[in-house]
Amino acid sequence: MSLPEPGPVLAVSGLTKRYGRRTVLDEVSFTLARGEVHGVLGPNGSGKTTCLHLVTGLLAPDGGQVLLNGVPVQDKKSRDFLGMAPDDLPMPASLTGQEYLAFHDRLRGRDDSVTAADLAWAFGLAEDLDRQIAEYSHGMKRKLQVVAAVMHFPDLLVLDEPFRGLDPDAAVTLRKLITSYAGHGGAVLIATHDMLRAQRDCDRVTILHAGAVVAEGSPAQLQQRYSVDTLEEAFLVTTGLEAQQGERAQLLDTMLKEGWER
Ligand SMILES: Nc1ncnc2c1ncn2[C@@H]1O[C@H](COP(=O)(O)OP(=O)(O)OP(=O)(O)O)[C@@H](O)[C@H]1O
Repeated sequence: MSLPEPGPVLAVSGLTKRYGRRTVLDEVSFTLARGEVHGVLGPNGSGKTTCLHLVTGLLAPDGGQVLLNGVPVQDKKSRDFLGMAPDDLPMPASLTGQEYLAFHDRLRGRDDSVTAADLAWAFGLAEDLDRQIAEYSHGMKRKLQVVAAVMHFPDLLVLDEPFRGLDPDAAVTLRKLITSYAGHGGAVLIATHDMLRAQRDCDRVTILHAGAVVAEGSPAQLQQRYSVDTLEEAFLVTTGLEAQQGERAQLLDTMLKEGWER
């Protein structure tokens, strides 16, 4: 990890993205401090992945700004501070796991092969590094992406649905990695649908709905603000989905009952 910089590791302000006339991210702002695990939550299509792709410079915004340690994400220097494990970007199938990690080293102009080997071992992937990615299962690809994102100890680690497809053993390892990464001064931004994990592991969350921030705070603050017992309930209230739940359950029940009686 590089020398600590003053100020937030990540500062997102007024971030806006449009596709044609459709605004899919609307004036989103939040900051991430050193040592913080920050969750980006929201229903399907609410803009989580778009937000993460803008934060990491994979997408260019139509408005707003992303600063990493004060450096605009468009500036190549910001790459030194950043590691990302995307949700479903394609991976080069013909490379072996080892070659994939070496490729990241080359892009970064570094040699983090020893750390990468240790991380691969921690995720139970060490034996598979000589195999082609084409032969990897979904979970193995995920583990490899996480190793590639973390091996240079970036100040900001960005993870898009990192637990999806991981077996329980790898999920425990990843959870430990996230909490201890932040515990040692890194910042972790994580998009997830897993409310239980977010409640347990995130210091703060930003909840998106239709591209806009509808709530921000620690899970405990949100529970208190909306007088509910869990982050999941706060999520349903702030996104307006709570009201629809009853209607949907009723509709499904009626439909299934009629279906069986046919
Ligand atoms: N390339 C694109 N062209 C047009 N619209 C897009 C494009 N990429 C994303 N969108 C739209 O942007 C919105 C936000 O998508 P995004 O993938 O960020 O949502 P998400 O919150 O990550 O969803 P999910 O939980 O399903 O992964 C969606 O309405 C989606 O249809």
